[in-house]
Amino acid sequence: MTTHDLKAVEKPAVPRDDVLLRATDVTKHYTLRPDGFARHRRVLRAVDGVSLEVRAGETLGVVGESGCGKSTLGRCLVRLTELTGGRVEFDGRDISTLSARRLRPVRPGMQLVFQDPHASLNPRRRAGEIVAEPLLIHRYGNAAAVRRRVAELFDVVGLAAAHLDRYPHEFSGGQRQRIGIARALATAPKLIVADEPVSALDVSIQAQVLNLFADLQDEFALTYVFIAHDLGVVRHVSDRIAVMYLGEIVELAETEALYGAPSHPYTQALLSAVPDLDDGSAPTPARERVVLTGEVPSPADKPTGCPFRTRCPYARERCALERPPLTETAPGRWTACHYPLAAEPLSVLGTPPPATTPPGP
Ligand SMILES: Nc1ncnc2c1ncn2[C@@H]1O[C@H](COP(=O)(O)OP(=O)(O)OP(=O)(O)O)[C@@H](O)[C@H]1O
Repeated sequence: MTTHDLKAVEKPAVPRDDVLLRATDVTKHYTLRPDGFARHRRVLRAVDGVSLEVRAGETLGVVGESGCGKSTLGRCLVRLTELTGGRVEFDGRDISTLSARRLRPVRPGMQLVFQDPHASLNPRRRAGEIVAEPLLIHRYGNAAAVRRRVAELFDVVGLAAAHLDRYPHEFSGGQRQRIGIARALATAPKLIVADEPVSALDVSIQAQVLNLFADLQDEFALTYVFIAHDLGVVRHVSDRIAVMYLGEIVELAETEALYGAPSHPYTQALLSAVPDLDDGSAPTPARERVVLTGEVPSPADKPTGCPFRTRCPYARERCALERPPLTETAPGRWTACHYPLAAEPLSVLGTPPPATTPPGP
């Protein structure tokens, strides 16, 4: 895929305090059973104190290497996973402690689109039945109303109504992801968490699906949390980007600011691995290339202090001693680093990073 294939997306400015989703100090820890290597139970810190806000109508990209906790965070945000600690507010309501019964009426408003449409669609169900399922669960209406709504959703995602009775294996990968998107849209959600929604697709059709996401956002005023390891994809679709490392957000900034001048050494290293795009877009300013060496440490055995310090070319003594808080190092830019690469700190995070209004059109 080249970004020639991707449509430019213009978005209106949204009010500063129109926050749809707020995560405060969210943690998800797994207790591992003792094994041959460890005789005691160990705690795996998949998500380790994440705070962020997502404004209504924006796309927040979440990037990081495999295993850094992106999917687990995504599932925590829509409460498909129970949190170990912290709080998630959706549409002004704390959903982290709601009982299953009280969560039920909230669920239609937030949906997840999965990475692998092949694995996430029941192979024994027809496409129309798959898309109808959430409508039946949430008692959308009688059979005729459900049929009408499913046909409408097929149309919205660019699938032919003639294919309603086909099984998932009879569709291409891109079409299967369209079924997954139609299923997510069925209950008219405000928020969609998309977990690597194009990674399993052929490069040639990734752009089509990304363009569909953009069109749907315009049409239905959707808010996205868009998880991806591919920085090229995330750059194109995101208003702001959160960079994760070992279960923590290490940098959060508006997309172009982040790409133009990364503030955290981990972001700098991730961007160093991405070739500059030859697509006519503004070139990335010259930056120091930093090569990431070594493996990501296990989230069951996190380094003391800064989680990135064992791979950071700039690490000093303090980095092993103190965990750096997520700090506003420039307006709208939050960095968890004792020695950020950009501006001086403005304030220390006590509350989640505020959503800053993007420049108007
Ligand atoms: N149910 C579970 N039990 C134990 N550990 C888990 C469980 N689910 C996830 N993990 C661990 O939590 C960490 C974060 O996993 P997660 O899938 O969220 O990362 P990710 O960034 O989405 O990676 P990927 O891009 O490979 O999906 C990993 O070390 C993973 O092995």
